[in-house]
Amino acid sequence: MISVENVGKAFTLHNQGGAVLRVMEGATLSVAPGECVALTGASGAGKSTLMRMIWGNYRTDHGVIRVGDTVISGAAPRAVIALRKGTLGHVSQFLRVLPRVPTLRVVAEPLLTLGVPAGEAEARAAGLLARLRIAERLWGLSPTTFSGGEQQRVNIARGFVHPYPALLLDEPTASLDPANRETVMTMIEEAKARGAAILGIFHDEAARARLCDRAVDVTGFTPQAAA
Ligand SMILES: Nc1ncnc2c1ncn2[C@@H]1O[C@H](COP(=O)(O)OP(=O)(O)OP(=O)(O)O)[C@@H](O)[C@H]1O
Repeated sequence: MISVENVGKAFTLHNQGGAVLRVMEGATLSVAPGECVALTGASGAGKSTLMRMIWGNYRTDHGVIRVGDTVISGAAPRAVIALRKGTLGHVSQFLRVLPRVPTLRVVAEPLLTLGVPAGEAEARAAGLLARLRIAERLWGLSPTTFSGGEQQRVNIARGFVHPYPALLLDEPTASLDPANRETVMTMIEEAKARGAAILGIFHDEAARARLCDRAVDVTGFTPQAAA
């Protein structure tokens, strides 16, 4: 479902004399439906960079990244938007939303974009918010002022509101209390059981051991290690 073949990436630092930083070479991995794969490796090894290339925010210099039938490396913005609409979900570490949009709408929005009627979309969003223990009095407010853990749970609800066949998770259990951490792990297990292909960064080792079928250490793709 997700495949990365021989991908390389360098950053050109235009504000630092055009210095070129080669950060990835020969990155290769695949995630099958129903599988959860962890990206591991030391800080700075390139985990986030690889996730951003799969999400389509960073360009790949060479190699091929596919999600389902879409070749995301080199894809036009329109194709990236289409992929994100129904196929590829993403739970980033930090919630980014427009100000003043109520939480219920923030979570329902991916379904509205897919054409799900507003009542049904909001009912599904409400179910997830309740499951993730976001107090109902907060649903009509923008999440911009919520606590870190509340924002993370809104982000998770938004990433799970549609049954995306592929999911990218960036530290989904990072700032959660034990009860919510357990809920999120169960949601990830349910996503696997319905056949989602999941690629994640999990610094929470117990969560990684429970959820992930295997790990890919990106240190193997850093140019120094490959040399
Ligand atoms: N936008 C950017 N411009 C320049 N260099 C970047 C950019 N993004 C990442 N890098 C560099 O790429 C390398 C890999 O960074 P990345 O954030 O992918 O690592 P990571 O494994 O996710 O680290 P961490 O676990 O600390 O989040 C680092 O050396 C970083 O400085």
